[in-house]
Amino acid sequence: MLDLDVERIAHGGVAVARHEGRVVFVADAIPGERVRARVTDAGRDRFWRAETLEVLDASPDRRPHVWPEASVDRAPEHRAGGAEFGHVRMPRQRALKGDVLRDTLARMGGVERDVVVEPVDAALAPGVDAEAGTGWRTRVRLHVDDDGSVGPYAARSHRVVPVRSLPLALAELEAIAPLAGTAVGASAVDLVAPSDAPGEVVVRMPGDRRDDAATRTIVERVGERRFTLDRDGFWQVHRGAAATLTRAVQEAIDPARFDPAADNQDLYGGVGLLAAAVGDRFGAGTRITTVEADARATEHAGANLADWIGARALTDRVDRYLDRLAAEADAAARGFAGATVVLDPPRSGAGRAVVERLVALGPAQVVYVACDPVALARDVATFREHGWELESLAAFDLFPNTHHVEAVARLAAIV
Ligand SMILES: C[S@@+](CC[C@H](N)C(=O)[O-])C[C@H]1O[C@@H](n2cnc3c(N)ncnc32)[C@H](O)[C@@H]1O
Repeated sequence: MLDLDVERIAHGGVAVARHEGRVVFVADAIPGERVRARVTDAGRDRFWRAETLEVLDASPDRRPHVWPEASVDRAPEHRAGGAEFGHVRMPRQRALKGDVLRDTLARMGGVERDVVVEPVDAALAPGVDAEAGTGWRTRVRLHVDDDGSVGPYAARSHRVVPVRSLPLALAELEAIAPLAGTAVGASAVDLVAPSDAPGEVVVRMPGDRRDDAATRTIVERVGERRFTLDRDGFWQVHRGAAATLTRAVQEAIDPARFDPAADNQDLYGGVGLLAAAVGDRFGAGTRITTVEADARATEHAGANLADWIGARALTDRVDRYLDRLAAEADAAARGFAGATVVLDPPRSGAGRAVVERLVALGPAQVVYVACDPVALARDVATFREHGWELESLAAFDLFPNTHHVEAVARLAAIV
């Protein structure tokens, strides 16, 4: 047991304290607090890990946890996972996320920049309680243990904990979640609430193949636009996220650099959400190619963008696609040199190979949508090695009460 003075926040939702000169990453604590903590991992030289057992000197930003089953009042092993900032008032949560983004970009990306993390505009997320940061999840995965008990994993563990509530979920999903039930033999239970249909409980069995569900499609609405996708396919989780990112990408693009006739790209395009954002801002004459590794998602992207002559959807891995473009001698002549590229990779980021292929093709600007500050900072560092600079940065609280944050950055070559 250690009494720790908590100094600052680290990536991943844990805070940093020191004990006899050694860094201790401590969960469920707020910078400025003094907490009594139990060390859970002392196996490394450079740092230890610990969990808060008792708050000795509380931050003014501490509040009762929005999810009682994740509260510090419970023994750490019984705390539900997935709401690691739920004990922090909302403005401070956003400030902590801004600190992580700023520090990570400075340390790994070599860029000094303050960023304000904005809440989702309430008008874009009807029904969400912005004050508490609850009622926003349109997708929830529950896990099933060997006895068939259904629930979230405990924090920092793969052990199912029984809960009676799911406050981060839409109220309609919380109401249908089989929290008191059992699902013997199932591998997981998913809750899905599309924007225009009632929420559903989907019980997954071991060996289920995605294809089995391929015919199950849903519709998501963003403003006037409707996107069809597989019920099991990727879609932004917060009720207001797709509309927030649509607006953020539209605002991040520098219109002075935008050429509607260029070979514009929506890389890691999913079902075409951000390609549509570009087209809706710059008009039906805009050319854009959306590239996505998942063939079913591409099929939907093609259909979702079908009324738009300049849009096309390709199934490919982004690295292979860029290789192919580079091999075509006339790539520049085809307009890539003036292109605007929207890049929305998975959590691991685009990576060095993709960034280097991209800068070699010489687009006019890249709008990078990032759900992980470390991956963003690493990729920004690669862009900078090649003479590019971070021009603008916005950030959004698309995952309230968790440590996750979404950033939208614009990069361009220094001229
Ligand atoms: C963060 S999602 C973004 C999807 C879309 N832009 C949206 O907002 O709905 C990332 C997407 O990249 C796809 N993906 C992952 N790795 C990929 C790769 N190497 N090449 C192409 N697409 C990939 C995933 O299937 C997923 O649809």
